Amino acid sequence: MNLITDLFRIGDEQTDRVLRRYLASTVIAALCVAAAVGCLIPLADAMFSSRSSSTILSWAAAVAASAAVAAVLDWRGTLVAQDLSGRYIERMHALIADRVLRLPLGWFDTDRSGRLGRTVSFGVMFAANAVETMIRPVLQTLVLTAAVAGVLGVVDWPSGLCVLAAAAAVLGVFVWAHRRNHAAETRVDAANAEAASRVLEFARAQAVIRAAGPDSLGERATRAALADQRAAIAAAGRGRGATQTALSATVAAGTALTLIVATLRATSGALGYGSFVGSVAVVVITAGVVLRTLPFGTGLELARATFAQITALTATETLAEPDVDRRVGREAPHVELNDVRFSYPGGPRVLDGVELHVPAGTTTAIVGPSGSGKTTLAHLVARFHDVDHGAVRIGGVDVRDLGTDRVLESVSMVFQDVYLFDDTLWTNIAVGRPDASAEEIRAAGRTAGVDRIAARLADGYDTHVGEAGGALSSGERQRVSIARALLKDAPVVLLDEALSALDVESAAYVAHGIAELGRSRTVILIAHQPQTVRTADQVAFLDGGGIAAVGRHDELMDSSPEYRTFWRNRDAPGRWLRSPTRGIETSGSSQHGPRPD
Ligand SMILES: Nc1ncnc2c1ncn2[C@@H]1O[C@H](COP(=O)(O)OP(=O)(O)OP(=O)(O)O)[C@@H](O)[C@H]1O
Repeated sequence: MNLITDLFRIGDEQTDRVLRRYLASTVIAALCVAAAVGCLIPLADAMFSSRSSSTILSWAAAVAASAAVAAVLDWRGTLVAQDLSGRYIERMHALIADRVLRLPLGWFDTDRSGRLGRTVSFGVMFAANAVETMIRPVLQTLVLTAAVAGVLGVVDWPSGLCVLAAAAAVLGVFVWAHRRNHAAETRVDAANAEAASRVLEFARAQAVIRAAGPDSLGERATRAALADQRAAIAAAGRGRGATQTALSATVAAGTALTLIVATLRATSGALGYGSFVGSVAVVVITAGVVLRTLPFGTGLELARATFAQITALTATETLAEPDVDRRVGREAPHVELNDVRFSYPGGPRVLDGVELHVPAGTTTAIVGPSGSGKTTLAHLVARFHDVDHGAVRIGGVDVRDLGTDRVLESVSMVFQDVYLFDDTLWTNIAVGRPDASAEEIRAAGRTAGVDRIAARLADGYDTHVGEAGGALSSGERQRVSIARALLKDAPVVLLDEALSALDVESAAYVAHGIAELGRSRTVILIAHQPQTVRTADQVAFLDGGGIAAVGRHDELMDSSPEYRTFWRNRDAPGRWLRSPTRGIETSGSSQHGPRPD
């Protein structure tokens, strides 16, 4: 009954008390059932040996009374179980939420977030329901079997011994079945997770998938994941079927053995006919109960898997938070990375000795090949992770001494994967600073061009943006995210600029918003566009795990062959031409279109 240990581990004091009472009443109810079943033996004995009708009636009354008490306890147990299920759901959600709020932001990749979603929704409900739907029948079956073995042992010890031996054999097969099925169930879990991610991706990437035509890579990957899920479920089903058959056969063999022994004892005169008939009834009833309970074994394992996931989550290391409260202040601070080394768990070193000084109130563009670690560097400034070596400092204070909350307070982030809540445009800007006035929200919206989006929509700022902002274009989502950052007004801004992917209007507003954010703030900008790079106070060229060159764009174009080659290779198709004196120039008219007023 490891599940009960799990329940005690996650429960609080009050829940533990209710659980103890519930288990005690479940055992008493099971003993009452056992008494009702056990009384069948003396009842049958009294009837066969023609005892007085009052003796027969008193045994019949004992059977009825025990059954009645069991029924009442059972009914009360159902109510308590429902209460307990509710408590465990609340408790598990609280444990998960508490941990999620303290996990490093870098922990939340798509896969982990997907698993977490399934644990919180399906897993928690299933595990909590197990208290009522599984623990009770399993516990009652165990108690009933033990009690029946005891009663039969008193009536006829060889028959009692047979019941004990059968119970031990069933338990043995049960343990074997669990071990045998465990790997298959783990595979089903992994296949379910993969299929869920693929289907989600399939739904989100419909435009790309349809454009790619039938049998595209996206479609094939989804089909393969679903096929793998079907295969895993079928294999696990076959395994369960085999072990279930083995378990049922063991119960049948144990029942048959007990009945044969009881029959031999009756024919030899060691067991009276009345007791024999009663014993047969008791054994057959108990075997039926055991057979009905066997399928719960798989359910108990699934419930335990959820507890294991919660335990693993609560054991996940969080970032150490400081005891002393230190703040950055409202003035734009300087940001430094000193000899920073960093690798993702189990991965190669991404940053290896990064030295960077971003002066207060200036904009530094981080430029580098794909995968060179630009996003990672920005994430380290926001303390998504802690560095393996060296230090990241904001305003001269190590981000580890500031603590995650203070760091996030002093940093605004505008990354490409903008997340919008399924709420109104207005609320999505307001989350930047919940105490902002309506005028401040309106002003931020105006600067980032969200007012133009609102003007196009039927409900204006009150329009719902859909799940994850799905009702808006990616450019519009970025504009909302910039309005959010403008409203938050944090002294440090981390930006991932991706203008090339935006429509003309959004690109203009995003560029304008970026310029506004750069006013009197310290900005670290992951830059992809030459025109943005040229406006930065300094450019840091990240390559080979370190800062290969720092300076203004034009200087670097002259002094750093690597930097020059980087831009040449990147813009090889001829979108950008290098003028002999000015470095990179656009080959045609500005792709930014109208500049917002
Ligand atoms: N969460 C993660 N877990 C493991 N490895 C990661 C994770 N995020 C990034 N990486 C790896 O770290 C390296 C740097 O990635 P990063 O996203 O920081 O580069 P980047 O320069 O921003 O790339 P891009 O310009 O393509 O966005 C890559 O090799 C990437 O695969």
